[in-house]
Amino acid sequence: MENGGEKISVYPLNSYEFHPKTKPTRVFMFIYLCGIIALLYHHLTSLIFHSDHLLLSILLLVADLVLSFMWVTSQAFRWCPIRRKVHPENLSKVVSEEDLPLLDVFICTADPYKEPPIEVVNTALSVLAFDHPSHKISVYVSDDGGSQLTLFALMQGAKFAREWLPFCKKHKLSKRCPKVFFNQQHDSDQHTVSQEEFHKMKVLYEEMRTNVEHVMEQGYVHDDMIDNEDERPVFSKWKVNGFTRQNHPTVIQVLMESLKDVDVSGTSLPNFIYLSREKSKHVHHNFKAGALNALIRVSAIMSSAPIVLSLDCDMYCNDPQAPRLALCHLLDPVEGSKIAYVQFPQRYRGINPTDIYNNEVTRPFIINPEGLDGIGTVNYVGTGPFLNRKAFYGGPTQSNMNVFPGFNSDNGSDLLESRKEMSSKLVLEAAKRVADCNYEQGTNWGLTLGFRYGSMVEDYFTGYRMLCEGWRSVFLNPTNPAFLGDFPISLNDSLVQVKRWSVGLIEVAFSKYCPLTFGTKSNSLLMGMAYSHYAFWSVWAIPTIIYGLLPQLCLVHGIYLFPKVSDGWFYLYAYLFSATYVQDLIESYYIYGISFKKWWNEQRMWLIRGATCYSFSFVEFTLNQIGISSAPDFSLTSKVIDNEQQKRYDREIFDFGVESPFFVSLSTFALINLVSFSFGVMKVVFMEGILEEMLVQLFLSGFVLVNCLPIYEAMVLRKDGGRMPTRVTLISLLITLLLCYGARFAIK
Ligand SMILES: O=c1ccn([C@@H]2O[C@H](COP(=O)(O)OP(=O)(O)O[C@H]3O[C@H](CO)[C@@H](O)[C@H](O)[C@H]3O)[C@@H](O)[C@H]2O)c(=O)[nH]1
Ligand SMILES: [Mn+2]
Repeated sequence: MENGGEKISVYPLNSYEFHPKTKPTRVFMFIYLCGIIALLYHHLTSLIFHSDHLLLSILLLVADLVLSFMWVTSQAFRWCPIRRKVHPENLSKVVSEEDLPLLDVFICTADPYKEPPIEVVNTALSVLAFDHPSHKISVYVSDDGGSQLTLFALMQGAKFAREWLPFCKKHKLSKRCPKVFFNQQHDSDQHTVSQEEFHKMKVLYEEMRTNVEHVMEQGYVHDDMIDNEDERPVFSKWKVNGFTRQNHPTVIQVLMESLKDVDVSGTSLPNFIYLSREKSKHVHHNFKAGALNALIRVSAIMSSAPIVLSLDCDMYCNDPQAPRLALCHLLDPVEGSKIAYVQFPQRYRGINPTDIYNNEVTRPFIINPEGLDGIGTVNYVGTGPFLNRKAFYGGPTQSNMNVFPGFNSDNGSDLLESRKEMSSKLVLEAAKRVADCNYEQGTNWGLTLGFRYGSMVEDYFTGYRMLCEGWRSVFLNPTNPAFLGDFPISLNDSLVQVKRWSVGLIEVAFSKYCPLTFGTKSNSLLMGMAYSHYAFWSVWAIPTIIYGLLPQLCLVHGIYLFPKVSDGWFYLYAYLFSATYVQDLIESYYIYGISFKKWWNEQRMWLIRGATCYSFSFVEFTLNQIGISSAPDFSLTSKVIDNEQQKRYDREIFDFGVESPFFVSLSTFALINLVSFSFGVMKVVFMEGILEEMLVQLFLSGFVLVNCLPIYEAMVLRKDGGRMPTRVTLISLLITLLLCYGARFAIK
């Protein structure tokens, strides 16, 4: 790789390199663009001069226009990708241990039954044990589920932390999420810990886990389970009539306080705070963005760290050095003050070898960010960014930032004084006030302050708006993942998740902040292109539906839409199709080491999403806009593992199993292509000379058919719980017959 960014400093904290193949990529870009222009010219001439089937030609033109738009906007990712390196070994030469900044960590959870509290505790413990001065860390857990079960689990976690944190530090453990540490089979960590110590700690962990699970089974915290008298009054809040997850006052509980609490070795513990913001049925709570804004304000009062890490409850820290890696950018003497966030990618533990559902979302999560990094505009992916707190309050050049905007305290100076003592009455009252559900009314929270409201993908939207204000962002993807998370292990859950993201992205696309215009104007053309590519993500549905159904239905009825093999234009189609696939494969394989099978599964998932969640998100968004359906809801991804599903997932078997509308759509696609391919093959066998004319259509049906093999198998051959439900198969069969028959009238 070329060296592009070695800093002229004796102790550089970071450096970067350009990708090796940027120049050939740009040449290819130019050639491919010529191909697209030629194709559009071909479309127009055939439309004007010899279109027998006007409607069909228009639809194909629309599909190609969308594909061209997506291709053009995606070139922003390929323009000048870079790869970063950090040099944490130099950090101590730039800043002393005592001068390392304070760090606030936000962990969000929203439902104890979908997000098991013991997992939240594990995540919290993994960050409490960061390799960062303990007294400089404050971990806040936001509980939108308003659940005593989660609070109880965290209290148990706080007790365990007194033993666990010194244990991690004494043995310099590399895995500090207890669950992972105790589960790992062969790891260097285990050699540094004596058997006796290992078992002693494991017993303590199991005790905590059993307590938490016991309370989960009961569904509430029984008095017997509370062993500390100070904790009893907190749980009485849940006994008040009318306390539900949608309707309750703010609950703040300081679980560990640095000034007062020490671990078993006598070292100060980090701060550890539970927060469940006030909820009322009459005030919209803005999902995760609302929870994070409450956390920003509460933490501003309690600890006010200049650096904030935001994590989903299932994303544990896999490398205790993570804050130091991020600080290599945030403390950079030249660039540091311009950076809004350093984003680590979302990576996952336990993905099956060929990632059948493309949960790693390789392109948007791993490949594209390197391209965005080259233009200084890495997107924020919700979990795993270290943020500069100032970025929540305005652009990088704005001075005199007030971290308590709209917060008028009569005794502001007293508050500042007593802030050092988190559990003081004054601090707690002030913190409660800013977590009130009416607090934001009449303020700019959600508009220009904090996490921005109005999109289901608050992460993408907020990061984008920060970049438009002039901030920069950085992508760090160390070989040893800094954070690892959970992911949906059934196809339906995975599609539901992507549908939520797609709805959120369209919300941005059709707002006044559309990246095409607003992004280009506020940042740069390349940024506008890249962010539009995401905002309009779900338009993939249009070419998928048109190319996945139209040529097939036409083939059945003997209408041939594409140039014959003997026609020169045929080669243009062949080139455009194969070149883009081959380029994608080469990039994935050579630059990112993605195996062929994994790549194949990824491209299959793009087709599946096109036929399901992208189309559905479009419909959902439109219905909502015209007032037919209610505003989209944040359908939380379940993190509870079903053993049968897990077994199928590990064996790389597709999981259908539920009667989901997604599967009706998907099966219909599969069946139409099967019918069309069979018709095509029969025609080739019985009608001479026809192959030349219908080769493109036959190829398209065959291509979809090969992609759909697991679907046919799930419909006919499988008997397990993950098979395609019979009702889904029957409904799709019916729709297929209707479409095949009805198409006859529509397309002739
Ligand atoms: O009302 C809500 C809804 C969700 N959450 C939390 O948001 C996080 C993400 O929810 P999840 O169901 O896991 O969604 P994912 O699709 O896996 O999350 C991805 O996409 C989200 C945007 O849709 C981002 O917020 C996340 O950071 C990103 O990991 C979880 O920690 C939830 O507890 C809340 O705090 N309050
Ligand atoms: Mn998640």
